[in-house]
Amino acid sequence: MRDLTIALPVGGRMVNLIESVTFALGAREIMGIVGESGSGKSLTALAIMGLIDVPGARIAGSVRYRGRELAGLPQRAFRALRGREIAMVFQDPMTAFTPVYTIGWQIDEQIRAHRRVGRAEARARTVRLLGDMGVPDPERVAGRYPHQLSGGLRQRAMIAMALSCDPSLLIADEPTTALDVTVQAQILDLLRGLRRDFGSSVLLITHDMGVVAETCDRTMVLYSGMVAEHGPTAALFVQPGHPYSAALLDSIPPLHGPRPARLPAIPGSPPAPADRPAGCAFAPRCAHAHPACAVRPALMAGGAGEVACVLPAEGRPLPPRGGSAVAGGGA
Ligand SMILES: Nc1ncnc2c1ncn2[C@@H]1O[C@H](COP(=O)(O)OP(=O)(O)OP(=O)(O)O)[C@@H](O)[C@H]1O
Repeated sequence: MRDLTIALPVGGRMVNLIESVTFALGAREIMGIVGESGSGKSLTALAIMGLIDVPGARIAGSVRYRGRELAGLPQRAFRALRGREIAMVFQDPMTAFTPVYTIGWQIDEQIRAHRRVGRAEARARTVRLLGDMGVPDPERVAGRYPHQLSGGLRQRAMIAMALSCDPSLLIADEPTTALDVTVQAQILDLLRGLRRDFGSSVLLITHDMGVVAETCDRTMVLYSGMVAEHGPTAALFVQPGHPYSAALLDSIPPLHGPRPARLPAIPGSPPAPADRPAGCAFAPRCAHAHPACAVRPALMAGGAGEVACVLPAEGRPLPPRGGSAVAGGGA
C-alpha cells in the first residue's frame, strides 16, 4: 500500500479519514495494525478488499497485490480476488455466518463458489479444514448451526471458511476481541500456524498491544488515520520512537516487578478527523510536544524502523521506558 488516502465529505468539505498510509507485507509475514478506536485500522483493511462503499468517498494512492494494482479495479475483478486470493475474518463470526444454514453448508458453498467440485468433495474439504483449525469432531460440527457453537468454535469455523480457497493473504480484523483470554491464545496460535501450514501472510488488526507482541513480526501503529510508527515488533517494544507508541506500551501492566497503583494513561482523546490539527495530530496529547510539532512530521527512518515524529530525527530519543514485559492487556 502506498500513500493510501481516503476522504469523505464531512460538513461540506472533504476530510481525510486515512492519510498517506504506506506499508509492504511480505510473503508468509504476519503484520499487525494497532491503534485506538477510530484510528483507521478497518478502513485500511477494507480498502485492500475493495470494500469501501461510502457515497462520496474519494480514494487515492496505490494498493498492489502481487504486482497487480487493485485501486480502481472493477467490482467483478475484486469478487474473483476476494475469498480466493485475499480473505478476511471479522471480530464477530455471528455476523459473517448466516444463522439459517449449517456451518458446513456455508463453508461448502464458499468452496463451490470458487472451485468446480461436487458436494461430496466440498464437504470432505470442509471437514478437513475444520479439523486443521483444531475443531474437535469436525464432521459433527459441520452439521451444526452457528448459534449452536461456542464463540471460539465459531471463530475457528470462520477462519476455516476464510482459508477454504487457499488465500495467500488473510486479513483478520479484531479476530479475538470477543473471546475470553484462553480461547484468544488458541486463536492467535492458529494464526501463527497459518504461515507454516498454509504459507499465508496475515494482516492482523487489533487495539491490543499484547496481541501484536505475541503474534506479529512487524507492527504498524496508526494514530488518527496516519502511520505514527512502523517496524519490527521486537524493536517497537524495546525502543519505540514515537511518543504515542511509547505511551501505549506504558499503559500495559508490567508482568514483572511492582505494579503501579495507577497505570499511566494518555490524557485527552484522539481528534475527530475533521478537527485534526495542522501539525502533528498527537501533539495536543504529547508530553514531548514542542514548537517543531506545528508542522506535520513525515514518516522518516527512526524509532522501530520508520517514525512520524521529529524527536528521533533530531537525535532526541524518548526517555527509557519503565516496564518491558507485556501482560496481554488492552491498550
Ligand atoms: N462510513 C463512514 N462514514 C463516515 N465516517 C466513517 C465511516 N467509516 C469510518 N469512518 C470514520 O473513519 C475513521 C476511521 O474508522 P475505522 O473504522 O477505520 O477505525 P478503526 O481504527 O477500525 O476503529 P475500531 O477499532 O473502532 O473499529 C473514524 O473516525 C470513523 O468515524
